[in-house]
Amino acid sequence: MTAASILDVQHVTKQFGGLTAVNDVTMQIPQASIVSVIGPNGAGKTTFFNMITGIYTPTSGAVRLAGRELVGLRPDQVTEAGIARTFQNIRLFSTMTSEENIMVGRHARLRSGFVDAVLRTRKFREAEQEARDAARIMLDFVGLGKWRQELATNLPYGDQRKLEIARALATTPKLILLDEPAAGMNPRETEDLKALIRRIRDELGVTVCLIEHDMRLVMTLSEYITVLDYGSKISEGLPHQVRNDPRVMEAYLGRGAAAGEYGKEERPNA
Ligand SMILES: Nc1ncnc2c1ncn2[C@@H]1O[C@H](COP(=O)(O)OP(=O)(O)OP(=O)(O)O)[C@@H](O)[C@H]1O
Repeated sequence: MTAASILDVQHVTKQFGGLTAVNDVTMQIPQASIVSVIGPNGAGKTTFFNMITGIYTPTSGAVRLAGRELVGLRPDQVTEAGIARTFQNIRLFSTMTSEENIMVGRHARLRSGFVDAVLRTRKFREAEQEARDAARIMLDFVGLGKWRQELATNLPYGDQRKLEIARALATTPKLILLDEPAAGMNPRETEDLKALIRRIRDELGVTVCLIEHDMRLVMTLSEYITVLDYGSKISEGLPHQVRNDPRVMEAYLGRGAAAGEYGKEERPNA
C-alpha cells in the first residue's frame, strides 16, 4: 500500500486465558480508503475491532491513529480521538426517537458539562441545539430525514442499521468501523448500504473499515482486504488477489461451511 495510513496496527495479540483470539496481526488502513476484514466465524475479527476501539487492551502490540497511540485509551477517548464504530447487533435506544439516538451518540462532542445540563445554562442550550442540528444533517445524509421524530424501534430493519451508522458519523470520526453492517439485510437494503458506504468516503472523506460476511459486498466495495483465520492474518491485498489466494479458499472451504459463507457466485477461482 502506497497511500498514507490513517490507522497503523502493529503486531497486536489478544489472549483470553489460554486462547489466542488475535495473533500478531499487523495492518495498515490507507487514508480515505474502504477496506474489509474478513474470515470464518471465530477468526478474531470482532476482537480485532475491540482492540482498536479500546474495549479490549491488546496483550501486546500497538494501534496508532494518524500517529497517535491508542492503546490504553478508554472507548470514549478513542471516539474522541476520531474512531467511531457500529456493532454486530443493533444497539439503538428503542424508546428514543431517531434524532435522540444520534444526539446521544454525539454526547462525546458536547462541550457543556453536568452542571450546565442541570442548570440548563445558555452554554448547555447552545450545545444541545448544535447536537440537534448535527443529528438532522446526519439523518438527511443517510436518507432517514423522514424518520427524525419516529421511535428507533419503529424503523424498518435496514433503516435501523443506517441510523446506527448516522449515530457513529455524528461523532465526526476520521475512521468508521462497521461490524457486519449488511447482516440480516435483503439484497435491496445491501445495495443501498453499499451506496451509503461509498458516499461516507467520497462526500465526508471518512475512512471506512468493515467486517463483513457478504462476499459479494466485500469484493465489490473494498479496495483492500485483510483475511484472518484462527486469529492470524493469512492473506491481504486487492479483492482479486484475496479471492484467488489458496489459503483463503482453504480457510473457508476447509470448514465445510463455504457454500453459505463465501457465497456461491463469489467463490474464489469461480
Ligand atoms: N471476551 C472473551 N473471552 C473469551 N474468549 C473470547 C472473548 N471474545 C472472543 N473470544 C473468543 O475469541 C475468538 C475470536 O472471536 P471473535 O468474536 O473475535 O471472532 P469473529 O471473527 O468476530 O467471529 P464472528 O464472525 O462469528 O463474529 C473466538 O474463539 C471467541 O470465542
